Amino acid sequence: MVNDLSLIKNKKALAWIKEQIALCTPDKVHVMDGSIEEIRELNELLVKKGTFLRLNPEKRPNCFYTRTNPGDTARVEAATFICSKKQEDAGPTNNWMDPTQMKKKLHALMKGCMKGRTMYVIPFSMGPTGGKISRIGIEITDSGFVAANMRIMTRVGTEVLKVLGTDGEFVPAFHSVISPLEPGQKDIPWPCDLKNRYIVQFPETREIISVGSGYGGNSLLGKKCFALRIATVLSRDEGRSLAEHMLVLGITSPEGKKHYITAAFPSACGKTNLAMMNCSLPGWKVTVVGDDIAWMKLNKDGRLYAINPESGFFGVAPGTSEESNPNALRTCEKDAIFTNVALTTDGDVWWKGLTDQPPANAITWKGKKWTRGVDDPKELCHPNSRFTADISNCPVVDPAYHNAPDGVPVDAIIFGGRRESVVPLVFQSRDWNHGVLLGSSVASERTAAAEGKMGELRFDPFAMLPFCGYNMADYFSHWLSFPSKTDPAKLPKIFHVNWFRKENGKFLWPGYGENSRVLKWIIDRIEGKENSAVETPIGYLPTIESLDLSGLDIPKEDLKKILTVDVDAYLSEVQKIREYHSQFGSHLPSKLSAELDALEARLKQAKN
Ligand SMILES: Nc1nc2c(ncn2[C@@H]2O[C@H](COP(=O)(O)OP(=O)(O)O)[C@@H](O)[C@H]2O)c(=O)[nH]1
Ligand SMILES: C=C(OP(=O)(O)O)C(=O)O
Ligand SMILES: [Mn+2]
Repeated sequence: MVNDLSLIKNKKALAWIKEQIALCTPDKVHVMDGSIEEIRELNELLVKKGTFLRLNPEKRPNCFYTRTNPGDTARVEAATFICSKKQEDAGPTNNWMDPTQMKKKLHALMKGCMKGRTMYVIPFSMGPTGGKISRIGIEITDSGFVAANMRIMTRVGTEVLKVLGTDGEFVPAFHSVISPLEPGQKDIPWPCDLKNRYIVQFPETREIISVGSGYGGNSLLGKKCFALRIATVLSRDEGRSLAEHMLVLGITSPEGKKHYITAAFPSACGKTNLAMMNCSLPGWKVTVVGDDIAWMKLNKDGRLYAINPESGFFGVAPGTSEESNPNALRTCEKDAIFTNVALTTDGDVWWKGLTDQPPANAITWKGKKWTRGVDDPKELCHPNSRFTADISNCPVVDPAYHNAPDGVPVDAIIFGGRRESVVPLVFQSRDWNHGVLLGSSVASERTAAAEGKMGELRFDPFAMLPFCGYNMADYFSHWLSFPSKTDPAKLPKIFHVNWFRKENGKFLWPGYGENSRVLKWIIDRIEGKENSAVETPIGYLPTIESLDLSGLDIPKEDLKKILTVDVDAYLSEVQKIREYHSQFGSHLPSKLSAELDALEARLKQAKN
């Protein structure tokens, strides 16, 4: 057994790693140092094994293409568990199992699971290595694909081990595809064990064990598992922190004034696009700090500051085009990994929406030859096909991503979902607590990012339904505690948006770069611009006049539809929210029920 454990000086880490080696019996152990040579060799190895295909270096230098097992393409929420000692602490929205029982079950699967494979030990930092808000994890995995992706998505290597020292804290994160190889057995490009997929968080001991799946959302454990599920628990305990499913963007006005905004939308509902959009409004510029996760903390000055704990984008490919998101396209021109998109005959990639027409010939994400005019375009790429790209390659990366390890001050927080009806384009909450009600009642039509029925409307509080590591109602309480921890006037203003109103199957709002008009209105509100809104029962809405619509061709009737509160529809929405909240029983904070009652009273009054 080759083994360079000498790199690991941390006592707890060494003991944990040795334990996993004894349990999983890998052929080799490789501790990642994060060097360029190391990742080059790993990519080559993955090419040799058939997991990666090197894309045409003239078109996409240092880029790789991979296809998952067709059954392993998205997060599996049914197999995602929060294993706290008490079920009550996981709450009614999480799958739960007793931690001891779960470990027994997992250990049975883990026994000998890395036979014939290399165990990669990946020391990683979420947030700038050594940063005050940053945290360290160590992922163990038998998937080279995961190791290569982690190298893009997080800060990996010896620097992290240095910061960890001999006694530092880390989150142990175990991953295996559970596909041991017998001597002489040939490996396959995408090993996984579909019947034994478990993505498990142990909030009390801050551990992660994920087995069976290789898909990024299930296997890149720094992301949803650590930076959200475990970090929500750490943030609650710390008291003045939040770990959120939010993008972080900077927006600069033509006069050069800059604001930072975070936004929480469920998976595949527009975070990556908003985070790096090209503003259609002349002179406005958006820069990206992060596109998926924000760690926020109250600073000594009383304001909330945000960092992006990641160092890459794991973005949804379909819909990404020169029109919709040129900056994402620039970001994945080199050093990127593409999963489950179509392969073109000249060794490049294609996905739905990249160009109006698919190429004449291609190979589908399932590896089948495809001809335009003969085969079904739906076969080309998976709706949850993804690119993994380095944030440093993004042309609009915000300087603060590199220079502000303690974060950027947040002026506004936006919630949103995919709602074809009822919910207006944008509105502002009355205050923080009303904003928490908005967060707690986010609902969205299901997307391909998780296995399940697409299009179905479900509640997804704070866009955190699959990502909250403890009782969701206790998480509401944590949010409600912030005005008592600082001067409430210093907290960000809270907004709700909906880019997805539809009529006759067509979007009423053009979205993408045009969303800059909504951001401009939000800034007007932050700055207290006069006559910028009307008060309605659900909060402050823009008037048609207060939205900058210069140069936008949109029918006035359509605008009216997306800027009007349908009181009856909202009254029935209130009933649904009440029913949804009722599952939390005595955990539901009374402040939140009071906010909902007040909303209902305002709606009823508007009706009379
Ligand atoms: N209609 C419409 N679609 C959008 C908008 N923003 C993003 N999308 C689409 O929604 C899907 C997911 O977007 P993405 O930004 O990757 O979502 P994320 O998973 O939340 O980061 C993609 O297919 C996008 O093209 C928008 O403003 N309007
Ligand atoms: C990585 C994911 O997130 P998102 O769609 O929010 O980018 C995912 O849901 O698997
Ligand atoms: Mn995204």
